[in-house]
Amino acid sequence: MLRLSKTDVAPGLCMPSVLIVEDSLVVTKILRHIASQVLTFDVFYADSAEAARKQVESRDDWFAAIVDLNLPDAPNGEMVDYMLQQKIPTIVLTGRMFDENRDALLRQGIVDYVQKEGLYSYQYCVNLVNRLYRNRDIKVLVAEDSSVTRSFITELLRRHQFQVVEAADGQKALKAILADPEIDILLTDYNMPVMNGFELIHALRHQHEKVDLVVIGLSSAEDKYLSAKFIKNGANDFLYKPFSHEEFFCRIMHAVDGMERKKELLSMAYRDTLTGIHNRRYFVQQSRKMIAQAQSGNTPLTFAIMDIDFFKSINDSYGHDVGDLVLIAFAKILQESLGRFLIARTGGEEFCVLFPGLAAEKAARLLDAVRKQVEESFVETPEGEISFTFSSGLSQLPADNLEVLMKEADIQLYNAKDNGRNCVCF
Ligand SMILES: Nc1nc2c(ncn2[C@@H]2O[C@H](COP(=O)(O)OP(=O)(O)OP(=O)(O)O)[C@@H](O)[C@H]2O)c(=O)[nH]1
Repeated sequence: MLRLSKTDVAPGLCMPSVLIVEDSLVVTKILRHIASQVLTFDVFYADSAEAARKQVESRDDWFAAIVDLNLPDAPNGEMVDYMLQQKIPTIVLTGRMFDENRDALLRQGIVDYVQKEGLYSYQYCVNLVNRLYRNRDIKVLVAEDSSVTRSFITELLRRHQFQVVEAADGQKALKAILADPEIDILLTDYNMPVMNGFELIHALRHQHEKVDLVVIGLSSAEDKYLSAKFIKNGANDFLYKPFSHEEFFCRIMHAVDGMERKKELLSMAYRDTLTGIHNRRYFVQQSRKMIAQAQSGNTPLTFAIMDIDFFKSINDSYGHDVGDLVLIAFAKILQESLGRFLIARTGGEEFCVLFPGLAAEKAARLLDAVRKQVEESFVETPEGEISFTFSSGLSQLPADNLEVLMKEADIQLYNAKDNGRNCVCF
């Protein structure tokens, strides 16, 4: 489970609060320790129902509560009832869970229950709060023709804070997904009017890699082969109907964790570790697509290569670490001033920008403004403030491909270096 950092929160927004209500000192100590390691929420603690009520009334930014089912002054789950009345998503902690209790609590609308069985169960419980927080950014489409089943699934997903959209048949689901790239997960039934689950997955897999869209097929338990067919037809996973709350969320969480991990790996593969901006691999991949689009639409496109002047002497005079700080500062300026275009660090002190929709004159004006900004700024380093400049060469369409654009821009970069550096040539 990933740790949420303050940077995951939109600027200007504070993390909401989480309340942990537990009377056992030992359990509280364990929860406090885990929470301090994995949560960046403001976490409050209460050791009785009375203290918990006071805490709840004292603020209105509760995101979730972890509540012991049996407290000395609320022995029969009264605190859980209270939290749900306050509309606070509630995770129940309990020593032992009987089937009747479990069914009643899940019907009441708790997020989940966790039995106090050891360190792992406490970690699961605290991590679930993080999971809920991130679920708010995940959109799930439920494609199911039975309105009863659809509503049931939708309610379960909303309880776990997912954004949910619904479709009553495969064709509506297809339309919704193609129109909304934010949809991350599709839960689809097999038997649906107009377009069934397999036809829907086939149509989608032409457009979406599995990492982009996680598909979970819903199969009836009567047809044992349907689940395998779902997987063979492109689904990531399947679920037999009817399912329990626990089964449902285990599958969903498994899918979401896998999706996040893959996205993280992809992001690592496409980012430059030093500066955090995109790397050459990403730049080349995206550029090819953008160049093809510009060629087919007959629209302008400019390619620019930038190279820091006398960078070797910065390294030689101040050391490699200071050179790194200069690279980071340059990437930051590029990101801030040209972030709406495709930017990457493509080599040591070499950066590239692709300007789709811009002819070279316009792109050169933008780059020249960045050149002046860099010329006038200083990088704070342990060796003092350092100034630097860069040179840039541009090329534009028409050109056969990215390689030709790169070659032509490289020639212009040499001209810029020959002309005394700190200039933009095209
Ligand atoms: N600090 C640091 N230096 C790097 C990195 N990658 C490459 N370099 C250095 O960048 C320098 C590039 O130097 P040169 O290609 O000679 O170019 P220059 O000194 O910038 O000279 P001109 O381009 O002609 O203005 C070399 O010394 C590389 O070692 C890096 O990640 N960090």
